Amino acid sequence: MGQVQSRLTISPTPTKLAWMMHLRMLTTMHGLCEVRQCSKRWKNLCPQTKNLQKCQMSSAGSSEMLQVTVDDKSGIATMTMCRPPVNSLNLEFLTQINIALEKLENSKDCSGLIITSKIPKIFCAGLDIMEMYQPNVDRLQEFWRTLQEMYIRLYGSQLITAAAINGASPAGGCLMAMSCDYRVMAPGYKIGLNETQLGIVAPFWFQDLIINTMGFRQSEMALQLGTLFTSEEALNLGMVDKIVPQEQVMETAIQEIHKWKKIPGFARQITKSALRKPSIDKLHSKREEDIANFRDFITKDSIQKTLGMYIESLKKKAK
Ligand SMILES: CC/C=C\C/C=C\C/C=C\C/C=C/C(=O)SCCNC(=O)CCNC(=O)[C@H](O)C(C)(C)COP(=O)(O)OP(=O)(O)OC[C@H]1O[C@@H](n2cnc3c(N)ncnc32)[C@H](O)[C@@H]1OP(=O)(O)O
Repeated sequence: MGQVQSRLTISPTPTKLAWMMHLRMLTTMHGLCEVRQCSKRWKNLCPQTKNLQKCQMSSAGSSEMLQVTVDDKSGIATMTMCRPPVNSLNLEFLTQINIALEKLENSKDCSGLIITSKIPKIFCAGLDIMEMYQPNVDRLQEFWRTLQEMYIRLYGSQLITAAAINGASPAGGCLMAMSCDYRVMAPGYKIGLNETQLGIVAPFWFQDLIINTMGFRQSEMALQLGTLFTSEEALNLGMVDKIVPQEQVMETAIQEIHKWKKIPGFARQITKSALRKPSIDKLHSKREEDIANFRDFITKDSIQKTLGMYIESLKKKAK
C-alpha cells in the first residue's frame, strides 16, 4: 500500500506555461541549449535502462554539474551536486536543479529524492556570491526568480525528500537542506543562515522556512546573529534530524526514505501539503515584490561594497 502513491502532476496551467517560457528565455539568454537537449535526452534515456537509471545534465562548458540517478527497484532518486569548487548556486546550476526536480516530480517511477554532494567536505556553499556582485540587473532578477522556483518545487514536492548533508551547508545550502523532509548530516561541519554576517538579509521565505523547521525563538536568534551551527548544535536545535559518520550519510538517508515509504503515500502527501502550503502560497503571492526588493537591496552601493569585501575575505582565506 505504501508503494502506491498518487502524485500531483504539473498540468498545463498558466504557471507551468510561464515556467516553460521562463526556461526557454533562459536558454536563449544564457546559451543553455545543452540543458534543453539533455533534458530531452533524460526523457529518452530513462525508459530504456533496466535497473539503475542514470541521467547526467550538463550546461555548456561544464559537464556533470548535476548527476541524477533513479534506482528502479526502490524508486529513490539521488541528485548529486558537483559544481566545483563549492557547489555555489548560480543561475545555470539552479536552472538544472529545477529541470531535474520537475522531471522527477512528474516521473511515475520516482517516489523519493536524496540530495547530496560529490565535492569533499562541501554540501553547498549557498548562492554564488558572484551573481550578486556588480550584477547585470536582468540576470540578477532571473537568478532570484530561479531560486524562488527551486524553493517552491523542493519544499512543495510530493516526493519524500532527504538531504544527505556531507559537508558545509551555509545560507542557500541550508535553505536547500531545510526544504527537504529529512536531514541527515555528517559530524564536524557547519550549517545555518549566515546572511547577516555578509551584511545581507535572509528574505521572508528563508525566515519562514527556518521558523517552520526549528521554532520562532531559536530562529530569531539564529537569523539576527547569522549563526553557523556545528552539526551537533544543529541536531540539538532540530535543524537536522540525525548525525551519522560521513560514510553512513547516504545509507541513512536511503533507510529513512524506506521508512517514510511505509506510510500511505496519499495521506502523507496531503499532510505535507497542508503543512507547507501557507508558506509556499505566501511566496507565490509576493513573488514579484520579493524580486524587486532583492534587486533594490543588492544593487545598493553600500551592499555592493560589503559584498566586495566579503569576496575579498574569502579569496584571502583561500590563498
Ligand atoms: C530587504 C530584503 C530583501 C531581499 C533579500 C536581500 C538579500 C538576500 C540575498 C541573498 C541571500 C543569500 C543567500 C546566500 O546563500 S549568500 C552565500 C553565503 N555563503 C557563504 O557565506 C559561504 C561562503 N563560503 C565559505 O564559507 C567557504 O567557502 C566554505 C565553508 C563553503 C568552503 O570552505 P573551503 O575552505 O573549503 O573553501 P574556500 O577556500 O573558502 O573557497 C573555495 C573557493 O570558492 C569560492 N567560494 C566560496 N563560497 C562561495 C560562494 N558562496 N559563492 C561563490 N564563490 C564562493 C571562494 O571564494 C574560493 O574561490 P577562489 O579564491 O577563487 O578559489
